[in-house]
Amino acid sequence: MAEPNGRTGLNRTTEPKLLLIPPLETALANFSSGPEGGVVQPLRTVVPVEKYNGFLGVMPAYSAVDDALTTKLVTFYENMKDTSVPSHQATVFLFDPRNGTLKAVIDGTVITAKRTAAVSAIATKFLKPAVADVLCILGAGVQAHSHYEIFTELFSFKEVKIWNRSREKAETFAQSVKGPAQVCSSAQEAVTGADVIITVTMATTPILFGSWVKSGAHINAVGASRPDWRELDDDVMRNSVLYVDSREAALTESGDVILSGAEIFAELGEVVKGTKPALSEKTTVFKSLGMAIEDTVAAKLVFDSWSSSN
Ligand SMILES: NC(=O)C1=CN([C@@H]2O[C@H](COP(=O)(O)OP(=O)(O)OC[C@H]3O[C@@H](n4cnc5c(N)ncnc54)[C@H](O)[C@@H]3O)[C@@H](O)[C@H]2O)C=CC1
Ligand SMILES: O=C(O)C1=NCCCC1
Repeated sequence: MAEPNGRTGLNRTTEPKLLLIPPLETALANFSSGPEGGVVQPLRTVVPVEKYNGFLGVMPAYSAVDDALTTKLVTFYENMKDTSVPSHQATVFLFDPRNGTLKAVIDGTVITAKRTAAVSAIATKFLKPAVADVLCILGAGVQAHSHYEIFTELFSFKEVKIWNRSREKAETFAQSVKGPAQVCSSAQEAVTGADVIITVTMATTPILFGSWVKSGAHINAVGASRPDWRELDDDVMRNSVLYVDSREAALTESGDVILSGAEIFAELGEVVKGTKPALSEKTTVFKSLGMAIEDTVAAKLVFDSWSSSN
């Protein structure tokens, strides 16, 4: 089984917000090791619910190293008129791999928010420029919050710039976080001068343009998970070094990858293992689509910590 790259891997930590990072690094490395890594993760099934602009995703995975078997069911809906309903809702089913018995049904919404942000943080740890003072977040929803939380815990940004389609939501975001957050009037204003950029919107056409991006910046592209959805324009996709969580998923699900024709340089797991370099001096994009194995290790962590305290 693959071991995370010791040179740059984080030390095991008891800081609760960072507990997910070591198991996720191991899972990414095992996923990118092929059959030898012991991860079984078919491409997720996504069922469009066209009438309501929604999707149901079915995300199963097994990790031999963790001996953990799960499936996540996740719904994601565009343009929700009733904003009290979250756009993304998820449940994780954890099974006993020895006999197939269902052990737990765990809320997957928090797991999805936290594991996605933790994986972006891992990518950023490897790919950010040597000096990274300015963070930019495009979007102000659930993922913007989880990313803000772990990025400000793990890294030392002097400035955090936020843009959202509706300024009001960006202002609510800035008031709710414990730390710096400067609301910007346009995406271009937020991106200009940023060393690390996170795109976490429900956009279906580009909101980030290559001409705005500082040379050497690192971008975590988290939204646009459908083959005809975009967050990034062709310029940024074609003129950056492209890392993905899963090659297979990126070539099937990511509009930014498929429609731009950008070449994939490596999976993040290959960087964690040390078999592909982290070209942090170049402009880099990490295209995240989200992997079932991330939910598996996160659900196991939740279940094990609950079991040991009960
Ligand atoms: N890569 C991964 O592992 C995961 C990716 N995601 C994706 O991350 C993105 C954000 O998810 P959440 O924060 O949970 O959603 P959310 O609904 O909480 O927030 C979405 C944000 O996007 C903004 N927005 C909506 N439509 C827009 C448009 N057309 N242009 C620009 N901004 C727009 C909204 O104002 C809101 O601030 C989504 O695309 C979601 O599918 C979500 C979970 C996992
Ligand atoms: O990994 C996930 O979970 C999701 N990824 C893309 C959008 C829906 C949820």
